[in-house]
Amino acid sequence: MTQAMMTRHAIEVKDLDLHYGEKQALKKINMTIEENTVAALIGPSGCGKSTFLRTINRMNDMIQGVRIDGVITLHGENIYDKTIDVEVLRKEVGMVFQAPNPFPKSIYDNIAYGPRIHGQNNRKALDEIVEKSLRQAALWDEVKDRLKDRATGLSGGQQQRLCIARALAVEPDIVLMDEPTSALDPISTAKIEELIQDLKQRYTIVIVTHNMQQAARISDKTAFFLNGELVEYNDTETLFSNPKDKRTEDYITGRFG
Ligand SMILES: Nc1ncnc2c1ncn2[C@@H]1O[C@H](COP(=O)(O)OP(=O)(O)OP(=O)(O)O)[C@@H](O)[C@H]1O
Repeated sequence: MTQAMMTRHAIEVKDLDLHYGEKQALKKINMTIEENTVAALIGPSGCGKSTFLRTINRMNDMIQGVRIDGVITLHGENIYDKTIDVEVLRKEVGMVFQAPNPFPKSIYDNIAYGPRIHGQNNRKALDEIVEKSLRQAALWDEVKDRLKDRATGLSGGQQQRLCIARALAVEPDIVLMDEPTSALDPISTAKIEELIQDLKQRYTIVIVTHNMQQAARISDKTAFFLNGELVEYNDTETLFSNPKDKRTEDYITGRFG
């Protein structure tokens, strides 16, 4: 079997256009992201990275005046199909934001929140989910003796790992991360980068980052966006060492952005 036959596409994007009113923020995006890989989205401010990320779990639906054309399929299913239940989609596609945003609840209740909403009320099952999610997010050892403490009392880096654990608790397939380390110190950033590398064994991860070194360190593929266009998408190593497009070269060598 060839490598191409063995890899499965987690996300396929075809001719995706997005308008905010009159303004076109995404132009004919075509991209395929394989399962169990990390894809990094880079590009200057305002180029459409976050907008693109949010199309993958239909977060833009909530914004007034948005028009989306084209197709995004997750495991073969078009998420913009009328029959799609957006709540179910958001369970499959979790999201972690730039600033850690734990709920003003205990560490335990932050993690148990999603599973409870999805109908899990069994105490023992919840205990197991909380432990498993915190372990996967490399936070368990630091918080196991204070699960009843308020999550907002954790450090910023711990809060962000808690938010990752919270996203994992509902067993998504895909985790979207929008600049997850930009509010963190270098040590917390390193921990999250290491964690992302670990998580790709179970999840497909799409991450927006302003930090090109970060993209180079942790991603398998990198997508360079400019003015709503996907200029270049390739293996991370190739994109950074041998960019095909002059605009990519100019960006990664610091000529603009
Ligand atoms: N809710 C919105 N309504 C109208 N225009 C928007 C909205 N959100 C984003 N835009 C516009 O769409 C374009 C893309 O924005 P987006 O936030 O996706 O870029 P980005 O690459 O993520 O930027 P940054 O790196 O600064 O976060 C920008 O011109 C922005 O002004």
